[in-house]
Amino acid sequence: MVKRGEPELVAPAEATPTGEKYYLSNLDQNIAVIVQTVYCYKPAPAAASGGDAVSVLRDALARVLVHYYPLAGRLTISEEMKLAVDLTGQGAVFVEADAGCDLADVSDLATPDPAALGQLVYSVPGAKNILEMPPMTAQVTRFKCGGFALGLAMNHCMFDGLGAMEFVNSWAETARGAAELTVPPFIDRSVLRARDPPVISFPHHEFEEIPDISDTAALYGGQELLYRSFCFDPDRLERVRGLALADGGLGGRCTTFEALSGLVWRARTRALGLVPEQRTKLLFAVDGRRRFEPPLPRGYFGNGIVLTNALATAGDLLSSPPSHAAGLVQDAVRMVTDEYMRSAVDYFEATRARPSLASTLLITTWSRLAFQDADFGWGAPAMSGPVTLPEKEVILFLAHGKERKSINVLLGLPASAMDAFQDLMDEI
Ligand SMILES: COc1cc(/C=C/C(=O)SCCNC(=O)CCNC(=O)[C@H](O)C(C)(C)COP(=O)(O)OP(=O)(O)OC[C@H]2O[C@@H](n3cnc4c(N)ncnc43)[C@H](O)[C@@H]2OP(=O)(O)O)ccc1O
Repeated sequence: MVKRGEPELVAPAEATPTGEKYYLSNLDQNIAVIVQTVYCYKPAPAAASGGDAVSVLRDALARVLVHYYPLAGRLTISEEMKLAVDLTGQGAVFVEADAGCDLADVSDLATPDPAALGQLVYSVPGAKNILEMPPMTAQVTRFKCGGFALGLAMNHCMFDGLGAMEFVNSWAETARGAAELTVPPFIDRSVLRARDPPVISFPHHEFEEIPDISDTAALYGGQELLYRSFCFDPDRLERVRGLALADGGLGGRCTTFEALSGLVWRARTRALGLVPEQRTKLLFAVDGRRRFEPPLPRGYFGNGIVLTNALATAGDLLSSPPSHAAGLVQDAVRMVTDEYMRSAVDYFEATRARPSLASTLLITTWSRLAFQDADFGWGAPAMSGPVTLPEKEVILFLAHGKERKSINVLLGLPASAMDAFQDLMDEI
């Protein structure tokens, strides 16, 4: 239904540093995957600038790239054999497109339909690896009703969720006519260089390959993978927290994240029918910006997140009360200190290992990312979110509702396991 124009390159509107290599830290190396997101805008009178969405967004992109100039370069491999950016100044890839339908026909982003939403995001045809893909592409699609969608494909090695939102919202305020950015990017990532020599002071189980003794591979291989999202409104979230606190094991203290993560870790373990001896790993990203000593500078452009982990056998998780799983999550959050994060940076330096998703659940929290601030002059997006889940082991926590006080838990499971997971959620 979507007809794309020819892709064009949008270069920074003014001269920016070129001809050098831009350093990416070890925290950027770990997660070099393309993240696709879509922002949908209802028909509205033209923005204050009077232009159409395509030209307003294209012009503003050129201006914001003056600040975010590494996004106009291309990924390369440095002499240290790490990902870096070649500051070519070529520009971000920008595509305009027209959809043969109304915005109302776009499926609810709470449970994304990757095939349909994928048409709203541009991927470089034939690119075989991330070195052949630009750090970012943007597609602006006009709908027949007058609304439009912005589809972004951005490499996670350039920024994490918070950094990505700061970029998108800087772009949006530039489109609205702001002369200066509220949060200018802090470009220099060398504050996160590894120590010399590297010091590994934690076991870093995030890299451990756990054998699949429950043979979930057969389950995944034999059944259709279903995606569903489960909405937890504030009352339901309070019930989840109540369950985690019920036996007093957590001393009356537990955040919503800890309780909800514990709940879904247990429920997924049960739904997949893991054998009691199966070791299972929970991974999740923690924002390290304020945990580093000193804290990362305001507007830090790159990945300031670190993966932390909790380990348990399926039997241990399921035979213990909910407070146990929530407590393991709590311990994993508390483990993330400056020393833990420096140790993770050094671990990559020494081993070049990437986290393993074997027998793992990876929870990634987008619920506090400021998608709603992406106002390019046509108001807040009516809908926004991911195009797909990157891996079958990933569960996303997304903000939901007008006041963003509810959390949508989005996941994929084999059909029979999804039914079992649904039954467990219905009990809450
Ligand atoms: C590349 O292009 C992209 C990329 C992306 C996305 C990429 C990613 O996914 S990167 C990962 C993104 N996620 C994070 O960075 C996680 C950030 N969150 C944390 O680090 C959390 O601390 C936590 C580790 C998840 C744990 O959370 P929690 O246990 O809730 O503890 P606290 O957050 O410290 O909260 C405790 C308590 O404080 C209150 N509170 C704190 N902050 C807020 C806030 N901002 N608003 C409201 N309230 C807050 C709150 O009361 C908390 O207690 P509750 O129990 O009431 O929750 C995407 C797109 C691209 O293009």
